[in-house]
Amino acid sequence: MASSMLAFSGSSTLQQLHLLCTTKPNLIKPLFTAATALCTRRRAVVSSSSSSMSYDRELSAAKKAASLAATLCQRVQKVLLQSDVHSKSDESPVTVADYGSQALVSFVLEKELHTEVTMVAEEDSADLRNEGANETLERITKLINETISSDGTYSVPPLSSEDVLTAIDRGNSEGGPSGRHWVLDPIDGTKGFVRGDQYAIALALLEDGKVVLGVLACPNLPLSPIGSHGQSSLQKEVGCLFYAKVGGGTHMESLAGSSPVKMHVCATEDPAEASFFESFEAAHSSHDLSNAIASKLGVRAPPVRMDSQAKYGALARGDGAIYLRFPRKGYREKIWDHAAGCIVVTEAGGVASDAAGNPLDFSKGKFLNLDTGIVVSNQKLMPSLLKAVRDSLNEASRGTPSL
Ligand SMILES: Nc1ncnc2c1ncn2[C@@H]1O[C@H](COP(=O)(O)O)[C@@H](OP(=O)(O)O)[C@H]1O
Ligand SMILES: [Mg+2]
Ligand SMILES: [Mg+2]
Ligand SMILES: [Mg+2]
Repeated sequence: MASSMLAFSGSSTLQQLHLLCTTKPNLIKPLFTAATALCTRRRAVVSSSSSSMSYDRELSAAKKAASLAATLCQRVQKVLLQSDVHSKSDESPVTVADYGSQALVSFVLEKELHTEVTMVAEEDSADLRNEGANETLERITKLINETISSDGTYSVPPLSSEDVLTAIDRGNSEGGPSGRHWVLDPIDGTKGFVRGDQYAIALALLEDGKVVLGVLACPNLPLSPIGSHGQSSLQKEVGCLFYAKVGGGTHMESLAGSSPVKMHVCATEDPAEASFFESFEAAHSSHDLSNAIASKLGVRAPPVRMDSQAKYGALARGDGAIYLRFPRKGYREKIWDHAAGCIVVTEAGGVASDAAGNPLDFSKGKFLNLDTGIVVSNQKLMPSLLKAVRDSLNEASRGTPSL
C-alpha cells in the first residue's frame, strides 16, 4: 500500500490508477465510493450556500473596483481634452475614461475575487484595435497603470496594451436568466462627464437573472442633500459611494472614505411636497411628458435635471421623491443603465417599474423589455403616480396639444 501511494504521486496518475484498478480492485472500490460521497457532499454545501449567500466578498470587491475607477475618471475629468472624446458608431460619445474605467473594474474584480469574471458591460475593444487608435490605447494603458500604482493595493507589473484590451473584453457577456454576471456601466452619463457635470460608475451583480448587489460611485454628487434646483445648499464636498445588497439595505459613504450611513427614500405621500428627477439631456427622456405627469399629479417643484444613475442615488437618500424616464419610441434601455441604480433605490424602500407598473426584468440579456418608460418612487406615491403616467400617455397618444 505504502509503495503504491509513493509511486502514485511520482508518475503518471492515470496509469497508476489503472494499475491499481486492475491489481487491487478491493482496495480501490471503497476509495472511489468515499471520494464520490465527499464530492457530492461538497457540491451540496456549495449550492446551498449560494442560495443564502451574504455577498460580502463580492460587495467589498465591487466597492473597491468602483472607487478605483472613480479615481481614474476624476483624473481624466480634471484635464479633459477634446481629443479624449470620441464618437461611437451610434454617434454617442466615449472617452479614454470610459475604457479605462471598464478595464480597471474588470482588473480589480479578478484580483479581489480570484476567479474568472464575466461582465455585461457597455464598452468593447473593437474601436481601440484599429491602427489609428494606438495613441489612445497607449494613453488608456498609462492612465490605468498610474491609477493602480498610486493606489498601492496591487503590486503587479504594469499592464500591457494587450492586457487592457483583454480586460475590456471581459465585458462581452450577454447576461440572461442563469448564472452569475457582473453588469457594468463604466461611465454612465458620459455627456455629463464631458460637460463637467454628474456621472456615475455603475456596477451590479446578477445571480440567475436577479440583481443581488449594486454599487454607484458618483464622484461629483454632493454629500449633502441637493435642493430642488439640483444644488447642494451649503456644503460643497462631493463624491458619494452608494451600495446595496439584497436584503441588506442601502448605504452611502464618501468616496474619500467615511462611515457608512443607511439610506431611506423620501416618505412623503403628498405630491405637492415631492420633487422629481429627469435626464439633463432632453434627447434621453421627454421633458414635456414628465412635466405633464408632474402637473397632473400636483407636483409643485420644478424638475431636477441630472445626468446618470446619480439620480437613483439621490432618490435613495430622499433628495427627491420621483424619477421619470421616457425615451423616444423604439429606444431600447440597456441593463447597465439601471441595474445598480434599481437595487440602490429598492433596498432604500423605493419601487422601480415600467410605465405599466411591471417590475424591471434584468434576466432578458442586454436589454430591458419595457412598456414605454421607467418610473421610480416610494411605495405610497407609486399608485397615484402610475395613474398620472397612464392618463398623460393616453392624452399624448390622442395628440393633446400641450404634449
Ligand atoms: N436616445 C436615448 N434615449 C434614452 N437614453 C439614451 C439615449 N441615448 C443614450 N441614452 C442612454 O442614456 C444614458 C444616460 O442617461 P441619463 O440621461 O440619465 O444621463 C446613456 O448612458 P451612457 O452615458 O453610459 O452612454 C445612454 O445609455
Ligand atoms: Mg455610452
Ligand atoms: Mg449609461
Ligand atoms: Mg456609459
